[in-house]
Formats: sequence, C-alpha cells, structure tokens
Amino acid sequence: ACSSKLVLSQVHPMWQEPLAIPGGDRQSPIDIVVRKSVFDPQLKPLKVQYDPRTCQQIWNNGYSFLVEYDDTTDKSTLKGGPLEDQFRLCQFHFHWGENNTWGSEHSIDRRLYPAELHLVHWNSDKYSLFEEAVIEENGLAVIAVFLKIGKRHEGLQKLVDALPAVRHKDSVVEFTKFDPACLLPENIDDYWTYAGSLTTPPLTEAVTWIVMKRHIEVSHDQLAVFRSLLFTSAEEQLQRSMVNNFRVQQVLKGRTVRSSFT
Ligand SMILES: NS(=O)(=O)c1ccc(S(=O)(=O)NCc2cccs2)s1
Ligand SMILES: [Zn+2]
Repeated sequence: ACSSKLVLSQVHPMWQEPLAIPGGDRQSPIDIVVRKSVFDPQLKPLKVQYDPRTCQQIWNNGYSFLVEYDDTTDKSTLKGGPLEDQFRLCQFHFHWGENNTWGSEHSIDRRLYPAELHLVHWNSDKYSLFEEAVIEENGLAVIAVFLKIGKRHEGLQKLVDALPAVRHKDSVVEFTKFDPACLLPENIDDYWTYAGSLTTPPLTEAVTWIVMKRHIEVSHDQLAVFRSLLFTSAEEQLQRSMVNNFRVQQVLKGRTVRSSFT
C-alpha cells in the first residue's frame, strides 16, 4: 500500500519544522486568497470512482491515522479536473486541532477549519508504485475537504468506532468495505487547485492539490474521538494526544491558485 514504511530522514515531528526544504518553492499547505485565484474554464469536472472493496486497514503512523486502500489495480481512481493522467487512491487521513478553532492545514482567506480530510492518489499512468510517484512532480494528487462542526456524519461513524483500536502509534486494525466517496461534499465541481507538496515528511513537491470549496459536517463528539488518539506508541512513558497535527502554512512563491468556478 502507499504508506509502506520507507525509511524517512530523521526529521523531527513535522510541526518542529525542518528549517527549509532545499529549493522548496512549492511547499504546502497555503492560505488560498479567493480574490487572487484565477478562474480556469479549461478545468474539467473531477471523475471519482472508488470501490469500497479496496479498503483494507486503518494505521496510526504517529502523524495521523491512515485508512489504506489496495492500490495494486485501478479499482479506486481519480481523473479529470486539472489532471492529465489517471490516479489511484492509496489512503486517506485527516489533520485536526486541539479545539474547534483551528486544525485544518489550508485556509480560505485566512479562515481555518477544525479539521481537513486528505484523499491521497498517485499517478498510475506514469508510475507503477506509490513510492516512485511520491518523488515526481506530477506523481500525486490530493483532494482536500474541510470539516465543520455540525450534524453527525453517519458515514464517518463506522470509522470513528474503529479508532480506539488504533489509539497508539504503529497500531493497525483491519477495516473493510468503506466508501470514501461518502466523505466528499455533494458538489465536487467547485474547487481550487495548485502545485504543492506533501505536508509531512518527506515533504516532496509532488502534489497537485485539489481543495474543495464545499465542506462536510461532523459532530463535536465525532471529532473528539480523533483527539483521543495518541502520537506515542504503547511502550512510551509519556503519552501525547494526537492533536494539532497540521503543518504551518508556507509561502506561495509566485504560484497561481486556479479555481474551477467563478
Ligand atoms: N498531508 S499530505 O496529504 O500532504 C501527506 C503526507 C504524507 C503522505 S503519504 O503517507 O501518502 N506519503 C508520505 C510517505 C510515507 C512514506 C514514504 S512517502 S500524504
Ligand atoms: Zn494530509
């Protein structure tokens, strides 16, 4: 699966930022300044086709919890939008805060949300493995969806109920038949897109970001369960709550953010 345990450089947890990424001129996340985004009429509708049968497991990797999909065939795919090629879903995960005031990685005109969903895909037209794609500039496509506190999200509850089983770093639990399309807003035609990077190590500048304009709602209690997870493994003396697992916003460095809507 896409998050095989490649040996990552011994950087500190991402929010004690490595000073600068050598030549980092397309880092993520960013603040999206709506009035500076450029409508691009050539942007196509996104084509999302997810097969719930490819869902395999949930893994606490010490940064977030990842719901991992079988990406050995083109069963769960993303294409269209700003993308030239077909991309395979390999995992989705979230970033969230210690309270409901902040937690998202991207912001819209400086507005932060309590959490942000990332659906991670890699370019299966050009590469044969996630690990190859993750170092290429057109290798990954990540859909970002903001979460707002409101009504309970029925589809999310199956995931919330499984989280206590992956409380500690490096714990894994089988998780199947979950359709990640239920986490997308009804309208996925309105989005911003820009060239960026992974927001955790290895921070590679390989990501075409697709940030949804519409958010989804989850309940206060559902998000509270995210905060019951731990950054630390069961053996560690000092347990640390998994909260504020977002990266600080990065400079735009002249990049253009395009919008699919006016
Ligand atoms: N927040 S985000 O969507 O920008 C992501 C950060 C890391 C992601 S990954 O786990 O898919 N790959 C990172 C790797 C792990 C091992 C080898 S590379 S996706
Ligand atoms: Zn992420």
